[in-house]
Amino acid sequence: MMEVKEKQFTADLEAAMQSVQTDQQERLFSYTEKINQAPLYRFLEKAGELTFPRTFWSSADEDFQMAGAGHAVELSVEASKNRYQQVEADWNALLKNAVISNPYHMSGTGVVAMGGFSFDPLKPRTKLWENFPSNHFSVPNYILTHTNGNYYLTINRLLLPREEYETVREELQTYRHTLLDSAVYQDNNHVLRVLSKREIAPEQWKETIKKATNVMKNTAIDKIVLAREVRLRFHQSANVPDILKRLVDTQSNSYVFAYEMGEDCFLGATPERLVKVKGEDVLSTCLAGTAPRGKTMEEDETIANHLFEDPKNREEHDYVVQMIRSTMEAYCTDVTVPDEPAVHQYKTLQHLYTPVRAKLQKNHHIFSIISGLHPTPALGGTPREDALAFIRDNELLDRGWYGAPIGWVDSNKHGEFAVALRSALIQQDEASLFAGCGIVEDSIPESEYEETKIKLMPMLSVLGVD
Ligand SMILES: C=C(O[C@H]1C=CC=C(C(=O)O)[C@@H]1O)C(=O)O
Ligand SMILES: [Mg+2]
Repeated sequence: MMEVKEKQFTADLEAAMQSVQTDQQERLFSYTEKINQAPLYRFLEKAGELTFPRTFWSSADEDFQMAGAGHAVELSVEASKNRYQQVEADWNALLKNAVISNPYHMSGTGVVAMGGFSFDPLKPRTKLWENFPSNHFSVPNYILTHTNGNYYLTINRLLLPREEYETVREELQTYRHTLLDSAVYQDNNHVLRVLSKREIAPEQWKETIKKATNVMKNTAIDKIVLAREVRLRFHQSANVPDILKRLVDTQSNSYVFAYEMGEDCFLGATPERLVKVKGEDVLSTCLAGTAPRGKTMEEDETIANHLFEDPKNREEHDYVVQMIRSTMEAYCTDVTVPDEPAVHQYKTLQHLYTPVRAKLQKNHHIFSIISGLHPTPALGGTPREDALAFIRDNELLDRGWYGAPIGWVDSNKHGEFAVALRSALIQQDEASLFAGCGIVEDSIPESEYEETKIKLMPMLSVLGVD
């Protein structure tokens, strides 16, 4: 730390510790400094060596990345339908009592909580997701933020009464030094050898699709999203920073995220934004309706035109637009939605895409919007409760955090959540991958199966499957 900055840090820390001693009440201390360029993946690798749980976020469309190490504070509430409101209440209480030293107010600096929710708090949890409760947020001890070409380090530490100032100062300085190791990150070329790849009950999945289309023919249900799992086993433990780097390098227009709990790491590269809030500006996105990429530019364009015109994909997409529009109207003003979707291209596929912009009403927060939006018909179905009941009763999979909101909020009133798609639960030398499809009345099981295969491709390829 440069000398002037170090003086500022020690003065702020000492003042915060004194207030904790005086009140005899624990308090979160948060200190942000601007630093020289620091390698994010190296930071994550070092964090792993120190056995800090790691978090990672890379934006789909902005120059913005955050790497987190450790859990200075954890927020987790009971599994219930109003879990969003309770997390929001805990988050507000935490901020109210925090001592924050952050002159920059840049997104993702200061007190930042990263975390997520499970897809369905009412579905019984299986052993697969035992490390991931219905919701979990953490304020990392150390956050390296890269935004618009600048780097920031935030240190968060819960200060307890009776702690020694010197001990705390030394602890923070030592970890800071170790994590900001300036060595260049080497993708260790740990090319993973895949020992086995097991598709979990693909034929039964297709049968469930048939059942869903029959139910839709005979009831008021219009759309049900059904997902499936693929399980891999490697010759050695997967290396999280390597996987994240490969996802960032190969998956443009996608949010790359990771959240580590115990020995497990949930990570992915998802194209789907759920909601972004910056001050009063709100942006949500409808993404549903899928086609592959073409091998030539002409073929690509023909496929895009066909996707744009295709009634089945347009129907899948329109349910999402209607629902997101009406939910945004409940929490926002000035809701604007284009009349027609665009086609957005990703590495292995194309999606129908409609952005929804709005202004946040004063009494609402990002968590209120999440509670209204999740799950959109891109992951649940229409009508929501009936589709969810069908999924709960018929889908073989425990979705865990797949298909659910994952993201961050900060003390500057910024935040963004994506829908955790194109993701994998890494469990040392094993991994589960997930993919699903929007099923409507005229869905064909075999085509939906093919659609999951292209959705699984990016994650399979970074994990060493051709
Ligand atoms: C459920 C997934 O994708 C959703 C998001 C975009 C397009 C979709 C589709 O066309 O079916 C799905 O609704 C997934 O990738 O696992
Ligand atoms: Mg689809």
